[in-house]
Amino acid sequence: MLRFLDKYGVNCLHINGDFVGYDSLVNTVLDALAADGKPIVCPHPSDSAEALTIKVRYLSDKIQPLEYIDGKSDWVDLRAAEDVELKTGESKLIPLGIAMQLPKGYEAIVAPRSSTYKNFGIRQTNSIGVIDETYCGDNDQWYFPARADRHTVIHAGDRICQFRIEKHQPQLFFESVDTLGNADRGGIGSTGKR
Ligand SMILES: O=c1ccn([C@H]2C[C@H](O)[C@@H](COP(=O)(O)OP(=O)(O)OP(=O)(O)O)O2)c(=O)[nH]1
Repeated sequence: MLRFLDKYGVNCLHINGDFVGYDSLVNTVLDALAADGKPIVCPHPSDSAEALTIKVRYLSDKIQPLEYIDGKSDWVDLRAAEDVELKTGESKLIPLGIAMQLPKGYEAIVAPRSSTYKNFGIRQTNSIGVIDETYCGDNDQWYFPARADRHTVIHAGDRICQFRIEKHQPQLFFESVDTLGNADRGGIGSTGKR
């Protein structure tokens, strides 16, 4: 059987950085046959000019290093850095045990994992976490602001949320006007239910 692998041995559908269409797949299969069945080494995202390095300072030895799992999701899971017990209705900034220097021109967004509420009964009290590029000092630890809907225990190392980085928006100016010059679209819900 022919196997297409990246340099880390992961099955992949990208050859030479491009999506493998039908014709190129045939060529690749022919190449692989010529190579006597040896796996073809494909570029990994970290080889690409698009790949970015983020400096991470770990503030806890109770969490595993951050891991980018390509092919599943490009959000990176984050872990509680200490054991936390919350009674129903209690809230706490849960330390995530990391400080980072984000790449220039980027900010990070933190959101709960989809399974966080099922696993721990906690909600993110700020709904969405925004980590500024300037939040980059050695002790600028990331936190997950949580409120418990039930008694819960979170252990150090538990994956409770996830983050991704996004480019800053362009600089904005605000211009006061008497009219926007557009027809009203209608109030919220004006398109109906179905
Ligand atoms: O879920 C979050 C949200 C923010 N932060 C950190 C990074 C962020 O850069 C900093 C400040 O966040 P933000 O500007 O949203 O909060 P603020 O209430 O306006 O505080 P500040 O006066 O520090 O800007 O707190 C977290 O660790 N977790």
